[in-house]
Amino acid sequence: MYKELVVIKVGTNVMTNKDNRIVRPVLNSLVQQIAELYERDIMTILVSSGSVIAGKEVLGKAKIKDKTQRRQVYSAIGQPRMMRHYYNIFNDYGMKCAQVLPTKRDFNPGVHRDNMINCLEGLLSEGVIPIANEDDAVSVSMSMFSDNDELATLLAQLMKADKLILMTDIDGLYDGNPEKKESKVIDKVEPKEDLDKYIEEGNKEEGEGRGGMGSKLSYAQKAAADNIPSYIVNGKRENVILDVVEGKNVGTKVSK
Ligand SMILES: Nc1ncnc2c1ncn2[C@@H]1O[C@H](COP(=O)(O)OP(=O)(O)O)[C@@H](O)[C@H]1O
Ligand SMILES: N[C@@H](CCC(=O)OP(=O)(O)O)C(=O)O
Repeated sequence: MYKELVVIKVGTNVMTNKDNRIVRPVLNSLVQQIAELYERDIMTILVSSGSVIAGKEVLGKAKIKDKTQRRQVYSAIGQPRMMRHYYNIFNDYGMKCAQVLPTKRDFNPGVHRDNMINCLEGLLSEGVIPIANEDDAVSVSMSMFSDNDELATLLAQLMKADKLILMTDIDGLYDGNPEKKESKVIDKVEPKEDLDKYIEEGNKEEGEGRGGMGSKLSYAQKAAADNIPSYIVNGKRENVILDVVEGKNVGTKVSK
């Protein structure tokens, strides 16, 4: 058995370049760190966005007019493409991974929730890394998570994880517009602190992810209130996961 469980979420922005192409070395570095944790008996549940952007890589500009249907189609095409990357990279490290695609409804008390716990526990006990993403192909309106930061938080709570690491494309939560020189990363946040004033409005294109720093912070605070220390970190920074696990001062730590 393992001695610690971490939930790591990787956002679309982390794994893509400015042309919205998936950058395989980024996924490689992520898996390499998960493999290093595995050697230390620390298991990971990986929550990975990126299916929509991976679908766009394949299909290009779709003819479908309806935005929801377009997202379903992009994701249905992109999810296996993304999993092929992960499957191959985990295999290079002599590891196994598996796909879990929940919808928000699956977290309601009942048989789906129990089944999900059962499956995740089974995978972890076999040393297999579960890779979760929202089931975008069927998950529309009522059954949707607000974004994968919510999915990662719900999984961390469901599986009583020891840590939640939300990886994005910026060094953490800044105390002002991150573009401005005078803004600094806030290194420690309490679960109840109101920091909305620091959040800048985003302008994301289709497929570039749904979250935003506001949602990331509020979900990290929810997990922290539930005694799961949470970290908002730059996923493009070398060894960032190992640094968090080793207690180094990186990104924004959200905890009691
Ligand atoms: N105060 C802030 N500190 C840091 N980033 C912020 C802040 N306000 C807005 N942002 C924006 O939030 C973005 C990260 O959120 P998001 O794009 O949703 O990431 P992801 O796709 O990884 O989930 C940053 O790139 C930054 O532009
Ligand atoms: N489920 C979607 C991503 C949704 C999402 O939350 O994206 P992000 O804000 O980049 O983490 C996908 O796989 O493309």
